[in-house]
Amino acid sequence: MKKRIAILGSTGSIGQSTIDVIRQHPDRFEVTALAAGSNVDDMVRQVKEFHPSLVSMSSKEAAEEVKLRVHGPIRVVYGEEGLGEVAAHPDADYLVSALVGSQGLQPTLTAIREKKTVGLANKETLVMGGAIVMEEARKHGVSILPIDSEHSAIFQSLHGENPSQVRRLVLTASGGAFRDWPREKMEKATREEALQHPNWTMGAKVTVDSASLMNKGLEVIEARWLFDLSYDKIDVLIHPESIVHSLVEFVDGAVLAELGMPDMKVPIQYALSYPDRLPLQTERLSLEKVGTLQFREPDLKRFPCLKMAYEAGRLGGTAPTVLNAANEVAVAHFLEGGLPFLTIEEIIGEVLSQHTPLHEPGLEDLFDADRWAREVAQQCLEKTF
Ligand SMILES: NC(=O)C1=CN([C@@H]2O[C@H](COP(=O)(O)OP(=O)(O)OC[C@H]3O[C@@H](n4cnc5c(N)ncnc54)[C@H](OP(=O)(O)O)[C@@H]3O)[C@@H](O)[C@H]2O)C=CC1
Ligand SMILES: CC(=O)[C@@H](O)[C@H](O)COP(=O)(O)O
Ligand SMILES: [Mn+2]
Repeated sequence: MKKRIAILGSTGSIGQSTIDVIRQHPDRFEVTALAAGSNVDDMVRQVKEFHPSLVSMSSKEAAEEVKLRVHGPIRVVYGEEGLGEVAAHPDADYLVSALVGSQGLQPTLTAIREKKTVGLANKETLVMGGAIVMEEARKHGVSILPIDSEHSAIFQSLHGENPSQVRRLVLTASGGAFRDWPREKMEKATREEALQHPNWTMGAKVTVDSASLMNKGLEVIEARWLFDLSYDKIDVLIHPESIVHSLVEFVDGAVLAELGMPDMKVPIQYALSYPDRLPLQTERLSLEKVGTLQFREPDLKRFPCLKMAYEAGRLGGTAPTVLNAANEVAVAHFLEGGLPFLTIEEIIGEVLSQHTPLHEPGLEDLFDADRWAREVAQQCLEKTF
């Protein structure tokens, strides 16, 4: 039987790669619902190719435009409610969660409560609400399969292993666009420079997060929840080639890793086909061509965002939610232009310093903390400029 898939963020970088994987396996996968923001042209193309029965766009105007341009039995909805409908669609048994940012949390929880298997790209879901999301998944007997490349590598390395025999995880980081830049040069970094990721082509927000190493910080928190390990057992190594996608060290000293060319179709397909592996058209790894693989410790002085993420993770409660919200506000301003790159870390540090974390927060507490952090981040921006 075909797996019936709903995709949140189908027009984005992960969404389009998911569509590419599905296109390669029409006998295994079927698209039944799609959600995106404002990219009407790509959505119309996807609808004409895959004929989902439900589509959601971020605004009423975008939804009306899609409706005008497609034919056949399709319902077109919009907004937060629309995202919820796609996540809960009765014709889907699998949700690919690939929106960018905190807006991914609520619809991902909706899918879990409707007992859909979740392929998770939206790391902000676990950064904001890891404890609640994992508990809901356990309660409803739902699997959350990682799409993020590092977490997929760890998941693959853990296959058939006893999780209690893990000594530590090592997340690899490319180092981002400013890997070898001194702080004085980073101070003047432009938007275009931050968007030059050395190895991966991704959406703008995650690319800027890679440049500040906040992406790795968010991934450390994501790993803490996905693999139920303490922060003392999650390390980060800079690996400029992005060939070793992450590693697991076991108690006996054995280290297992997953390697490959940087192509998100590989972890996406594994999350869709798990526990099977399917053929995939992708560039093959040739270690003799790569030649040398380098590894080194991250420099937390040049990249304090990674340090702040560990600290917020260890504080727990609402602290990671606040870290995430402050980062989203600051990165959005950097991308709009006008905010110096290094001010991103200043804003996050300032917002965190004003926050007293609430322990064991409920979902509404998380949304309150998210709102509060955005307001304080905005005030910091207004004070600075
Ligand atoms: N890209 C990658 O290789 C990787 C990404 N990730 C994670 O996956 C997630 C997605 O990243 P990525 O694909 O790069 O991001 P993109 O920016 O490329 O895509 C984001 C998607 O979300 C949609 N969207 C944005 N705002 C709204 C809204 N208000 N309502 C509905 N849809 C909305 C966009 O729609 P539209 O374009 O139509 O406006 C788009 O489809 C992030 O959490 C990222 O950290 C993890 C590992 C790798
Ligand atoms: C492809 C992927 O998973 C991204 O999240 C990636 O991790 C970004 O690269 P770095 O954060 O290692 O620069
Ligand atoms: Mn990643």
